[in-house]
Parts: sequence; C-alpha cells; structure tokens
Amino acid sequence: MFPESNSGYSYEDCKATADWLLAQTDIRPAVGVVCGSGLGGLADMLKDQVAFNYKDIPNFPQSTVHGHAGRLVFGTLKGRPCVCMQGRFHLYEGYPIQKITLPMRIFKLLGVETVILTNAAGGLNQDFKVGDIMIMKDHLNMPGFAGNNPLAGPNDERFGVRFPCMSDAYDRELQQLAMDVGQELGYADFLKEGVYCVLGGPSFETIAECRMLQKLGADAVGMSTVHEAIVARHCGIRVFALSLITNQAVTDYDSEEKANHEEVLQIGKLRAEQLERLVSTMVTRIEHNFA
Ligand SMILES: O=P(O)(O)O[C@H]1O[C@H](CO)[C@@H](O)[C@H]1O
Ligand code: HPA
Repeated sequence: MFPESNSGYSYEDCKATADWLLAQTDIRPAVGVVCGSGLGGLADMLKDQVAFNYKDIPNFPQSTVHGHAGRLVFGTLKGRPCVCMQGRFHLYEGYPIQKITLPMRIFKLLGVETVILTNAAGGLNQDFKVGDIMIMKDHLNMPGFAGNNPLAGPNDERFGVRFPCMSDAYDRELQQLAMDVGQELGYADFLKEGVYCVLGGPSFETIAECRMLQKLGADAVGMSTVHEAIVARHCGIRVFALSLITNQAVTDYDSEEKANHEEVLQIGKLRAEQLERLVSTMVTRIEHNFA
C-alpha cells in the first residue's frame, strides 16, 4: 500500500511545483502561513500580492471546504516576504494524508524557514472561552495512533530522517514570542496555551469522545494542523501554531449546544483583526529569518 500512497508526491514532484511557483514571482518567502477555517483574512494582510488559485498550481489539491478560499498568496508583511495558504486540506476531504501535507514540502523548497499554522478548534479545557486564542504547545495525533501518519511510507532523506523527533514540534521561542506580543497588544485575557488533539472528522465529536479527550489531556480539538506540523518538522521548518477556540466542546448530556461550521466561521470573523495583528507583529519580530 505504501508505494502507491506516496506516488505523485515525490521530491521531484514537490521540486517541480516549487520551481513553477518561483518562476512566477520574485518573492522569496521565509515565512509561510496556513489559514484555518474562517481565518483566510490573514492572507489579505499581505502587500504586493501575487496570488495563485490552487487549481492552477501543478500537483496542488483543491480546497473543498466552505471558509477555505483555495489560493496561495505571496506578498510582503511589513516588508517581510511571506507566502500564505488561504485554505488548507483535511483528511475528511478524501485526500491521502501525503497530499494534504504536500504544501509543507513545497514551502521548504521555496525557502520557507518558519510556518505559522492556524486553525479553528473546539475548546475542551473548562477554563477556555469562545474567542480565546490558544498557543499550541503540543499535540495528540489520533489518526497517527491508528497508523495514518503523513510520514508513513518510504522515507526520502532529502526531506528528513526516518524517525523525526516530535518532543520539540512546536518551537518554544516562538511560543514565548507569541505570549510577549499578545501581552503587548493587550490580549492577555484571551491568550491561552494548550494541547491540540486532531481527529479525522468530518463529524464533530460525541459527548463521550469529548470527555475522553479531556481525560487524555487535550485542551482543544480539531481536524487539521498536526499533519502539517509533522511534515514541516520532518524537513526542518520551525513551527508555530495557534487555535482560535470557536466553540466549546459539549461534555454535558443536558446541554443544548450543537457544534456547527457556521458558528466556527462566525467566530473567526469576530477575532480576525486581533489574529492578524498578533501574526503580523510576530512576523516582524522573527528577525533572523530575513537575513
Ligand atoms: O482546522 P481548520 O482548517 O481551521 O478547520 C476546522 O473547522 C472545521 C470544522 O468547523 C474543521 O475542518 C476543523 O478542522
Ligand atoms: N471539533 C472539531 N473540529 C473543530 C471544532 C470542534 O468542536 N470546532 C472547530 N473545529
């Protein structure tokens, strides 16, 4: 099964896509940003944009989810060259896991050194409120427990080692930077940190599942990000990730709450401006990436 599942996403395929993109723009991004559900406005921060629809990029998958525009946007953020995925791919869209993480390898070949991954997530931690921004300090990879890991299959050493370490998956300096920037911007009341758990989706969690995830130490739950973080770390990209808590996971059988994607997108809109300010300020402070 492995050789087939990897076909079409080889080093050469990734290189061909990266070279195609590099031939269309002079922008040489050091930072890559992935916009979560409803957070596509982050890409609009970029100046001097050169944008590509995913359908026009060789080897790229298509966005199929509402709230994920399906555009790769190059541009500058306060003078810093960046590339931004306005829309990401999820396991539940039916793509092989290697395909949904392909953009991380293309980022690497474009010269990206740091990725900022964003997502919308359900809050499991009882101290979290809707609208909180959670800095990811770690993850629980549920599909990975069942063998669905983006690095399964033949390993190409040109990207990274067979058994990459994940105890340092989320860069601690960048977490501290986010905390510092958040404090400066006056976000202390809604800036949290915690562990994100990825599930396959697309169904939202049952009450029993949410209770189980809480016991396992998860603070937030979603259907993305972790696969991208693993592939980015494998090829040596620094990773910073944050979750916007768009709903409280339901853990009480008397609750009338029902998770739904419309609410997820709605909360994204409400916090968009603060998220943009947090991310853009961080980008300007990651000095050594822009030598
Ligand atoms: O993780 P992002 O892409 O932000 O999307 C989140 O929002 C969707 C559910 O509303 C799911 O796809 C979940 O993963
Ligand atoms: N569960 C899973 N994914 C999500 C949620 C949730 O409650 N909210 C936003 N994405």
